[in-house]
Amino acid sequence: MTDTAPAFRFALSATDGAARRGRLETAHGPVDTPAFMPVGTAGTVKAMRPEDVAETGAQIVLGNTYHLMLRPGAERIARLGGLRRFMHWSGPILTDSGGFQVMSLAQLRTLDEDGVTFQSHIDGSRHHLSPERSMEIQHLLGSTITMAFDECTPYPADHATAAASMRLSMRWAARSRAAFVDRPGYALFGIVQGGVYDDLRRESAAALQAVGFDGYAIGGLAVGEPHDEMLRVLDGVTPLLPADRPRYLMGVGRPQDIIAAVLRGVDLFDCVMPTRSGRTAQAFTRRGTVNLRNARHAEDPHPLDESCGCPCCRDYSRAYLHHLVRAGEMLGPMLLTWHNLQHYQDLMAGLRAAIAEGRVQDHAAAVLAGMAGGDI
Ligand SMILES: NCc1cc(CSc2ccccc2)c2nc(N)[nH]c(=O)c2c1
Ligand SMILES: [Zn+2]
Repeated sequence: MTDTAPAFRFALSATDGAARRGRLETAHGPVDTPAFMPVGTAGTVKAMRPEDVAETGAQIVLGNTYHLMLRPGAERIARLGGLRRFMHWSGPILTDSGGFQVMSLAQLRTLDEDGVTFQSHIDGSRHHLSPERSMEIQHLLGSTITMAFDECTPYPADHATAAASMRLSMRWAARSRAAFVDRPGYALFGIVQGGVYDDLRRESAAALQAVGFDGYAIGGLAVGEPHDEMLRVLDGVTPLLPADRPRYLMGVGRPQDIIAAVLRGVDLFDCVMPTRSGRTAQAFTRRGTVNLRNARHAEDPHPLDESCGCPCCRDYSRAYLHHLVRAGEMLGPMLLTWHNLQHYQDLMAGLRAAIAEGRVQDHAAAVLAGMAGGDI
């Protein structure tokens, strides 16, 4: 039976300098770009129901091969109908390939040409991930967008170390492509590596295009390098990527990082900041970040952000949010997570509109000036 899903497509509708306004068409629905993708590591965007994630405007969420292979297991999720049905998310899902999480979370890990062998951080059980096994797991999850299996080169790394790491990832990218089960409306993205070295980034971008991918991610950034180093690498690598394919900057970032990367031609973003900050009483507002534990909010009857339409800002005062976080009540992280995700989606919607209207530079300057104003 041929899959009736539409082909995976990426179409640009406007550009403004290097910034692009576009739309992904996938087997599981569209994604308007530039887009922010909430992280749903273990099959849930923490503290949020999927319906509420969709209400913030998010069209795609992330899942994680590493976490889901350990618990509940990829084969079990497949038997239950795939990750989208398992977590009750009707839109597209992008899953990471697992190598990054192995190196940051697993114990006793060894890496060789075939892949990585590691012990679970949950129960110490032993596992092996290779490009082939990563593709199989992401297929079992029913991932809409699959990421190639790569090694995220640590920072700092000297040129020789970054070169060897990148070339391993390029061999793994070719094996990922060969093992990927292609279906209409599904996609496989390659991941550019090369550390902070322009020549290695150039070599990596060329190597991936020689294999051919549906989208190109920029990995190995936001790994501790200075902000200006990240921007310099972006300036060098983004123009080397095909203009007609989506560009995804992995693990980025703060609102100001996303704005800077959109202006340089990046289309997709993910970061744990809005969800993780929501659980630690930190809120993003148009006037900068706010710590709701601060006593100055104790009797403030105003909403977190007057210009935000989310349930947190619509129905609750700063004083109440302050009380919830001080009392350790579950509703605190729930409301602040919702607000932070709404803030990120509103940031992306504003950027999409500004690009479409040819005013993204002025819009970006105004947003950054507002954030620098300092919270009242
Ligand atoms: N901190 C940057 C970062 C983050 C992620 C994780 S992005 C993510 C997280 C959860 C779910 C889906 C994607 C990465 N993943 C891969 N495969 N390679 C990288 O170089 C890399 C760099
Ligand atoms: Zn809000």
